[in-house]
Amino acid sequence: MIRFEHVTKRYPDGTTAVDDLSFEVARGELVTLVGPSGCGKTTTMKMVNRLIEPTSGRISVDGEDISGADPVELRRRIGYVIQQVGLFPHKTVLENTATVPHLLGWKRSRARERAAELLELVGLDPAVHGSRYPEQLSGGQRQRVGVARALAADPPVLLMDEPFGAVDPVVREHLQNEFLRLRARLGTTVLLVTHDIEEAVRLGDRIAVYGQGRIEQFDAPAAVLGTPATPYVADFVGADRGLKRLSVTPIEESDLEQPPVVRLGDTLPRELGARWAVVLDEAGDLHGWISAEQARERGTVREHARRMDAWLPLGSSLKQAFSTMLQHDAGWIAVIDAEGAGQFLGVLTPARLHEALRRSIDADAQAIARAEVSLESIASTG
Ligand SMILES: Nc1ncnc2c1ncn2[C@@H]1O[C@H](COP(=O)(O)OP(=O)(O)OP(=O)(O)O)[C@@H](O)[C@H]1O
Repeated sequence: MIRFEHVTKRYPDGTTAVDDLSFEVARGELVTLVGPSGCGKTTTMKMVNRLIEPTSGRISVDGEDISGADPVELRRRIGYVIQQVGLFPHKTVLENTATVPHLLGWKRSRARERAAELLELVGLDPAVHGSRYPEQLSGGQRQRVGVARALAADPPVLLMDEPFGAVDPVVREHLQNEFLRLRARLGTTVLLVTHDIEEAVRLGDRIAVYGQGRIEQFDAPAAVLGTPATPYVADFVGADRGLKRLSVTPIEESDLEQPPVVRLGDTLPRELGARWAVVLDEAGDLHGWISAEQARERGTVREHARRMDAWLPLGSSLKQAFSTMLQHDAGWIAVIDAEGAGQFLGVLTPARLHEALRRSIDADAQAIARAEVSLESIASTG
């Protein structure tokens, strides 16, 4: 979808910002560009919408060499989100969001309808926030509007330069999660610049790790963490890359334990056969839990059950699981169906979390061994 072929950018003062760069972002893929300040990430990104022209090489979007495209027309097809969101201060949130549809000549009512829909998708209520001006929003809300505005005309390609940079870490993680959900729905091809390896790993299908003007490794997050291609990459991803792996390993159903289960309407069972049991409501949805001591009391489960604070949908990362356990001082967390219904699936314990982490590391080691074998066979037949 986005293709760089031997692209070099040299600025008039002689700085080579990008040096003979070749890579490709597949349709629907999210690629993160990560690296230290000044390594050429922003230059790379701005060449895609022709805010910067390459010195040599070729860039194509959806098969079309963009050097022949009209830059203004090109930018309408490519969404662009930057850290200092760049909202128009004198326009309302709704008008800001409808900017590109307007430019594309959509009817006013359709553009506003679409803008309202997008605001809702990024978690803002158009009835409440739509008529406000940017200065009346928090930093996190402004960034949401930036994302909504970039997506309003349904661009096939989205460029994002440190889009979640200006907010605190908690809001940031929240925005990242929302963005991942949104993107899964829209299927947009995304190129995202960040200097934060954690963000690169969390969001990217693949990551391009930059050295000075060059890509040192272009790979899936688990591969970058598991087998850094060069000492530079190893240094950049850091000594705690085992910990970072927690954020790229999802909870799977086979990781879960099945504890005893009681229903809200049941009378107390007296013996649980375990230290605690999970409590489900009549529909099978998670309600809470009950301890072995409580189960020996008289009465119904409903009277003694405690609400559950620590739960996550299947597919959440091991890091989220770990941090939820810490946050709620919980020895285990319940895992529910990710697809809306919210059915209880089982619980994740610290021991199972550790096993899941091992599984992830072993799977990578095997994949790498397989890749080496197939490379050898190519070499020997070639
Ligand atoms: N207009 C310019 N003229 C000369 N040099 C420039 C210009 N713009 C950028 N550079 C240089 O090109 C190199 C790459 O800059 P670029 O902005 O692409 O880096 P970056 O990786 O995005 O950095 P950051 O994370 O700090 O934004 C840097 O050395 C920078 O100083």
